Amino acid sequence: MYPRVKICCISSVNEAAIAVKYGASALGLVGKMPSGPGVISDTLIREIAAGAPPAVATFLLTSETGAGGIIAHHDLTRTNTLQLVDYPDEQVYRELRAQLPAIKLVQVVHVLDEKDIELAQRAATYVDALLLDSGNPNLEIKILGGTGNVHNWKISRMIRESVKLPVFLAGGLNAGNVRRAMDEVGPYGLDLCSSVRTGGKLDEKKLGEFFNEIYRA
Ligand SMILES: O=C(O)c1ccccc1NCC(=O)[C@H](O)[C@H](O)COP(=O)(O)O
Repeated sequence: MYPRVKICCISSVNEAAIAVKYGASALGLVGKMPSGPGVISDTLIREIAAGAPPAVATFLLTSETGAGGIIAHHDLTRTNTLQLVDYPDEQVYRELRAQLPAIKLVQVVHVLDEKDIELAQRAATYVDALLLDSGNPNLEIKILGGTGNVHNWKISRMIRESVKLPVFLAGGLNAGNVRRAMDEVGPYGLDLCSSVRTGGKLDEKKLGEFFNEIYRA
């Protein structure tokens, strides 16, 4: 089965249409973050999410960690999926399920070392999918995604094998490494931002090359 592809850091209605045209089944819409290149306003996130065609998932990336903050952020943007890029307490997942029962929850795990396997397994009991990325939430100014860096795929593979829910792989994916990523990790989905952009804008040539790599025989 081919992996689903989520194109992240979408910055306009036009970029959303281009990503869908090339085969994206999910759009990543980055809300306020402590750092990173892909942040857009909540008003624009709401506009892009409202205009996405049926069967295309819209992910709000939120750095909020409290239930109230996450729900308020979702209320402003109205996506069908929440991507939690920082680590909330376990009680927060329960509150999100109770308050937003129709919204899919995706927990990002920043793969730094083998301790993250246990962290991923714990989060997996509460959410609909995991997304394994290359940020670092332990820094004074947190890095929560959009790094363009690959992490240790051996650990990602171990996480993928140890949980039952869909796992997206992110972090430095590009046309040159995506086939190896698919072989080595076996993810349900792929998520990318930096490698399909030129000067910050979505680049159709790079997007085409990336999708061609996935679908080539
Ligand atoms: O791009 C950002 O500004 C950003 C900031 C904080 C969290 C996530 C962010 N980007 C979105 C993503 O989740 C990326 O698709 C993911 O990190 C992979 O990015 P890349 O390594 O550049 O392909």
